Amino acid sequence: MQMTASRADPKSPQGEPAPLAMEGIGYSIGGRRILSDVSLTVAPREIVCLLGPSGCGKTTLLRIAAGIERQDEGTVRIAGTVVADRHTFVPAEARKIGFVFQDLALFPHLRVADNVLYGLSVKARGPRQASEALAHVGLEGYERAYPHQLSGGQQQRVALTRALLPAPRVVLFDEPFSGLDRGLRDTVREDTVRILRERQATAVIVTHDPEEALAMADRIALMREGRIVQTATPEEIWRWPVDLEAARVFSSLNSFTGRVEGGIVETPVGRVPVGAEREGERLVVAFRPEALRVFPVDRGAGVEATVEQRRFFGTHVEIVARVGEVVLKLRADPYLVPHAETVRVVPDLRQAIILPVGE
Ligand SMILES: Nc1ncnc2c1ncn2[C@@H]1O[C@H](COP(=O)(O)OP(=O)(O)OP(=O)(O)O)[C@@H](O)[C@H]1O
Repeated sequence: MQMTASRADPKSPQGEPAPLAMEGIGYSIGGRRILSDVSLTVAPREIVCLLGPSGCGKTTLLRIAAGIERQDEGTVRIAGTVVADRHTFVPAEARKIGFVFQDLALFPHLRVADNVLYGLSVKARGPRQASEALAHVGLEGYERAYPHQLSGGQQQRVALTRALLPAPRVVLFDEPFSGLDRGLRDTVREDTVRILRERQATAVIVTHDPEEALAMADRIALMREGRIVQTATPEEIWRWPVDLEAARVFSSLNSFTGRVEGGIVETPVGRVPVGAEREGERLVVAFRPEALRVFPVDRGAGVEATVEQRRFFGTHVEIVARVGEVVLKLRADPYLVPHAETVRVVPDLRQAIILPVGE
């Protein structure tokens, strides 16, 4: 089952146009193809994460949406209006888009209130606007402070407040949390999502961190070598990755190949039913580490595995175990898993990832 482009229609059920719709985007630099046929539609109030490894073209796509770069092929629409195609190019400042960059781009010599008001024309500024906007994000009283007097998380909220104040159609984030300590990152992420929801904002967030994408996104657009290979909700993309490489973005895998006989693929961890309609096909059957359950060896079912390594991570243990020649990567609850040289492994068949060979 392929769960791509689940919300391809650029109009929401209420008939609102998509805040951002990109169609068939192609882009090259110096004869090198950076983006090929990229299409992405972001629905009103949706948070979409662009996820992919370094160099896959995420930032370039964001810059094209923003109007900082111009694509060679395809169309960009904002709120239903074409802002970039072969004939039209609306510059960044006229696109009604907000930005939050990795370095936040706060002006160090401006006070917090002036940073927040920076994007607004003088005419649009009200006397208490900065204070009210800052109060919304828990920064009342910080109007006269300078950015360096704030913590990383507070600076983040200032940057977000500035981006949201002109009521942009869509806010674009480029790796906004990568400069933060790990401990702070989770809180700042949660704050950001809460604020975006409260303001009913639409956002596109670039990240190379799969956990971040799973935690924040309504939908994830997974990128690879200048293309979007899958667009789906976090649950869908985790459960039904488009191929093995997409599955491996989110965790390591135990993958086995076999032919369907009698509706079943035999694997080293047991028989996996895949349905009669695939009879005779060669398939890959894969399990994420936690989809292979670990039990004491005296439990009847499952295959017996020899434990080779056991690493404790507080919330879970990671176990490397062997069934004959096959090495398994397991992940389990540290308080339920026996401290033993042999264990029993039982696959959770509901979590099997089943793909054609070669995908
Ligand atoms: N101005 C430029 N000149 C030449 N090559 C460029 C330019 N901008 C981007 N590239 C190349 O385009 C590719 C995509 O870059 P881009 O920054 O969009 O990727 P990314 O997925 O955002 O990666 P990262 O997370 O490292 O920023 C990279 O190979 C990069 O080297």
